[in-house]
Amino acid sequence: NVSETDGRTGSTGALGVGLRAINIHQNIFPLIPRNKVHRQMAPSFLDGNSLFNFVVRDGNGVKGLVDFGLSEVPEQYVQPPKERIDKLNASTHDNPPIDLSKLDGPQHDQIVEEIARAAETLGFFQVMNHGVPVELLESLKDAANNFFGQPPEKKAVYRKGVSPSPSVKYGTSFVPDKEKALEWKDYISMTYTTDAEALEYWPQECKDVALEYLRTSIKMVKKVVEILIGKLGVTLDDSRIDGLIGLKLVNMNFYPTCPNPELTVGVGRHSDMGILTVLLQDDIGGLYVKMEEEMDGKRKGDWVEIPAVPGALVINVGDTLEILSNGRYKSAEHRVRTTSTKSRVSIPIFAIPKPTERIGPLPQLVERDGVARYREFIFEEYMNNFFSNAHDGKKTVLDSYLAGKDLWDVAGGDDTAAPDDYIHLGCRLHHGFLYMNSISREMELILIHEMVGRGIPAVVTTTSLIVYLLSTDESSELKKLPGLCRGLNERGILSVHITQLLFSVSCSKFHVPYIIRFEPEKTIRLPNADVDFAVNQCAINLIYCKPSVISKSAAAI
Ligand SMILES: O=C(O)CCC(=O)C(=O)O
Ligand SMILES: [Fe+2]
Repeated sequence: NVSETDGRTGSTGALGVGLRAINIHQNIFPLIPRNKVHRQMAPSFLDGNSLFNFVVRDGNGVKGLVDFGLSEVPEQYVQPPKERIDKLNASTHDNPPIDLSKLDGPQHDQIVEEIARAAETLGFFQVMNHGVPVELLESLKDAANNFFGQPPEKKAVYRKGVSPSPSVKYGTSFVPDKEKALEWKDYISMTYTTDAEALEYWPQECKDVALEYLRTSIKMVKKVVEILIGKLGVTLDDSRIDGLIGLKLVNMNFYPTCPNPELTVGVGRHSDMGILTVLLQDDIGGLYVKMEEEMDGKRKGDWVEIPAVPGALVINVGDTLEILSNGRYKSAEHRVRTTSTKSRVSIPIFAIPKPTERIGPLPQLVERDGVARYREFIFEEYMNNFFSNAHDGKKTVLDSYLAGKDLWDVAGGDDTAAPDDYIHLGCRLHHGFLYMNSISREMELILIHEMVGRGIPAVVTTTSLIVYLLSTDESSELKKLPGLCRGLNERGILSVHITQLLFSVSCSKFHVPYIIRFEPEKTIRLPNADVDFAVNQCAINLIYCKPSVISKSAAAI
């Protein structure tokens, strides 16, 4: 009996159909047409595929499902226990909104301090007097409700692939094809290119207000970004800031009422990918944030709810800002619950970098902190990763950009860890990196020669590792790392264990541009004009490096 095994209540549906008659293992669930319009189009959901087609492919969304008078959530929406939200056990983050109008008065410094403090701790805060007129906030919520209140066929014209413009996309859940459990949410996403494009293609119901929201809030976003970057002791010129917030998306999220809120999520655990997110939520509440550190008597890892405050906007730090700040500002994990009583809307604006922006910890901070906590990348790569993974917390994307993580994955010898278009034979430039596999002996010699010639520290990995360093400065830095240095000779060759290498990559300020993995059981010699050292039983299998340091070799391929 499902009501006893997975916590469903056993309550009856809108027209009195009890769930005891349902066998969810055959993917059958009760649908009761609620109104005549929908009754005519009532599909027969006999298996998971037709549910998926109805909700996702045909664009009916969760709203379409709910309009049939669902008395229990379909199996596809039931989250595993660890993802369900225990609202009774979460407290509210009741810090009052920060008054941005005070930035123009004598309390300027104090407000700057409050903003930076919030970004460093929870990564979320609310603001008032933000420059977005309060009446506009009301109109936005109305517009969102109007848009989602339309019949499915009106919304479905904006589905991916059929939408009149790639800048507008209506959908449901996040990446339904890849999710183990679907999110209880429909959305429309509008990417800003120009006013003219927006006025032509964005949905009639929301384009004017969405554009005005964007116009007014982006000024505030820029101000907050400048404050946060300023607090890091770094000045970025205007064009760099504009590049960092150069792409803007306005989303409207609709979370229909849910018969089993305790089993579902509106949005699963994730962090936002950009610089800052501005979020307007209605009065329902349900946005939860995971604490990155202990604060106000709450423990690290606890979830706190960001309460609905009339007239306020929520601001949160995104992954890119965490990376730029070398980890000082927190891009916190957050998620949204559903409710059985009322639908909810939220309207986020995502300020994200232009796809061509090079992102990495700001050099001044790396210098100061003595460590680059994240590796560099071109933003487009990050964005593609973000949109191709189901929400699975922060580790889904951000953590894979921790310094050394890429090296670990690739050096770990697992080809599946390489980017999608990594190829097996030959090499290929991909977002600033050169990926190679099964290179020729000639190539390997060129590479090593190149490293030697340029005095670049190289990492040669074997089952027992050899780190080969040419610059004395760098090897002396490495020597300071506790437990790392064993058998370093005067030429800077040292042998380390793989866990220590990881340590060195993520904890030292080195940027290690090369990883060469050796396959055990084969033989190779590493040539160098002065130093010849042999690694027994090895052959080069994989090389991972930046093209900027290897242009000559690349040309030689
Ligand atoms: O609806 C909300 O409160 C948050 C939505 C969200 O986190 C997102 O769209 O990224
Ligand atoms: Fe989010």
